[in-house]
Amino acid sequence: MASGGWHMEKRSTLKSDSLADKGEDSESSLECGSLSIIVLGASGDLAKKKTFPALFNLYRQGFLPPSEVHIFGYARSKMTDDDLKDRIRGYLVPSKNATPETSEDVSNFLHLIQYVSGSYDSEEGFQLLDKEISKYEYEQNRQEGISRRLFYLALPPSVYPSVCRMIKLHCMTKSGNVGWTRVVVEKPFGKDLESAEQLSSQIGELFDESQIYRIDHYLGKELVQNMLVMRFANRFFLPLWNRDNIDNVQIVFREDFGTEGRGGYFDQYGIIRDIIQNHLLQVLCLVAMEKPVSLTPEYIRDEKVKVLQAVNPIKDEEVVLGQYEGYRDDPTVPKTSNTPTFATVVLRIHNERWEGVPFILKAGKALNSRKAEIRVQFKDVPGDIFKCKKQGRNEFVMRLQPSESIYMKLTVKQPGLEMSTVQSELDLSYKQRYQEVVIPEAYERLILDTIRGDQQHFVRRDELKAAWEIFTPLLHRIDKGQLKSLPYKPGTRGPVEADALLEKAGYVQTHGYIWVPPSL
Ligand SMILES: NC(=O)C1=CN([C@@H]2O[C@H](COP(=O)(O)OP(=O)(O)OC[C@H]3O[C@@H](n4cnc5c(N)ncnc54)[C@H](OP(=O)(O)O)[C@@H]3O)[C@@H](O)[C@H]2O)C=CC1
Ligand SMILES: O=C1O[C@H](COP(=O)(O)O)[C@@H](O)[C@H](O)[C@H]1O
Repeated sequence: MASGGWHMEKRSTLKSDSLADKGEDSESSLECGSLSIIVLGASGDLAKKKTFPALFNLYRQGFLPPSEVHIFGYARSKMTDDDLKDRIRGYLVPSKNATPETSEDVSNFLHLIQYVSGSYDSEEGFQLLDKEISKYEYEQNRQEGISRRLFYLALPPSVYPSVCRMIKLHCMTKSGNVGWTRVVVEKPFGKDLESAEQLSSQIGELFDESQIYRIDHYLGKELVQNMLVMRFANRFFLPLWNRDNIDNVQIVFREDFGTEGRGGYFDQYGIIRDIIQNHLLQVLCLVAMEKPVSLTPEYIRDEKVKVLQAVNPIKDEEVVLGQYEGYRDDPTVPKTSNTPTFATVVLRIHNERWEGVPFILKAGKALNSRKAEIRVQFKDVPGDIFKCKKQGRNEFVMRLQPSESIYMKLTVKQPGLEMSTVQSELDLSYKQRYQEVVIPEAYERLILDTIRGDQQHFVRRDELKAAWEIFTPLLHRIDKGQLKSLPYKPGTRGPVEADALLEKAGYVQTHGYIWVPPSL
């Protein structure tokens, strides 16, 4: 039995709490009838590794009842239904801790899937897709109900405008039907402010903001979602979370593998566009924003925008870029590429709460470990009678992955006869504390939100614009070669200059103490 018998109840409704809280039920109270989920780019990597497995797990948990749901794969590749099913079958595995799948689960799920082939800009393809969806809806809705159409664009952004145009022209929920049409778009949303705004305008001319779900899968991670709860539901943190007490904040993403066959794609973007401008900046918003009026998605997103708008222009001396040795061996990467595979960037938020507190965003590929975490380091204790300073500062750490955990590093009395102090921690390790809980994959949670119509964990257009405003000048300087990527050896911490920047920004490393995740 897990300690204290902790477990999580299965959610039994498609209506989210935040919507229920708002009393918003125009669409979600009518949640019956057919639900068509259309995965565009069904032949691709994301669809195979993330989208279909997430749908499978939602299906297993009862969120996609076979009596209501049909899944369409759409792409240019000539394939049969069975070809698509063979392609994704091996990826249909349950989330960690969930009951093992049976071959019956898999085959029942695959039974819901149908493949339609067509191009991304041809009327015929989308007319055929619409015909297939309508056929299914007609069969489903012979009695009564609504038609819900969810289009998931697992595609390169270059084809978003034409695909959205085709959906709008041919595939919307029919006006005679009650229901909705929603579109999920993947990052990258543009390459800089101008291209992102252009993309937003093109899509915005076709769909209302309430129909567009810009997915950032970091917002679906369990501990990222816990950030607002930690901050705003705990008296401990409320008075401490500010410039008077916090010295610096680090938000770190590390991978222990390189670009692995995605070099051609990656080289056009680099680590800042791939990870920092979106995933880490979204996390920063949750760490730094003010308390929203309520959990209503618009209130939360309003606060996120305010923080982004308060970020100062980035200074070159507060940036370190790196590129791992061997990156250019990928034949799809130009031999002269300056694209960073590592970056440390210090952001400064010009407001009453955060003036003077550096937010250090660090991301790198081919490093010595894989992990993502938020590390909030507090200032030294004034009047240090125990000489705590020698041992290290208080830190509040949220380990997003792997091995989700939250811990607080603090100074305690060394047990024993002497009055000496030692660094220790208060530790909430999820594996140990919530042994029977299935932590959902980010994509599962976010796809469920799109079905429920909850945009809380999706990026709004003005948020996206504010995020690009922060990084575009720096990115343009890098693109012009004005900032160079320093070489680093794969399997290391990245360029040593990054640690020097960290120290300059005020981070004090604790020596002689390493947090070890507790074992069961
Ligand atoms: N893969 C991943 O882990 C992640 C991906 N993403 C994002 O998700 C989206 C999809 O990613 P991913 O699946 O890796 O991409 P893929 O390169 O695998 O492309 C998906 C599908 O799109 C079609 N396609 C590919 N290139 C083009 C092109 N130039 N013009 C038209 N169609 C094309 C292909 O289908 P066909 O030829 O059959 O039509 C392909 O199977 C991208 O926006 C990506 O940035 C985001 C996070 C992680
Ligand atoms: O968006 C992306 O994220 C993955 C890392 O995701 P994670 O959930 O495993 O942390 C990264 O590998 C990829 O380059 C990037 O495009």
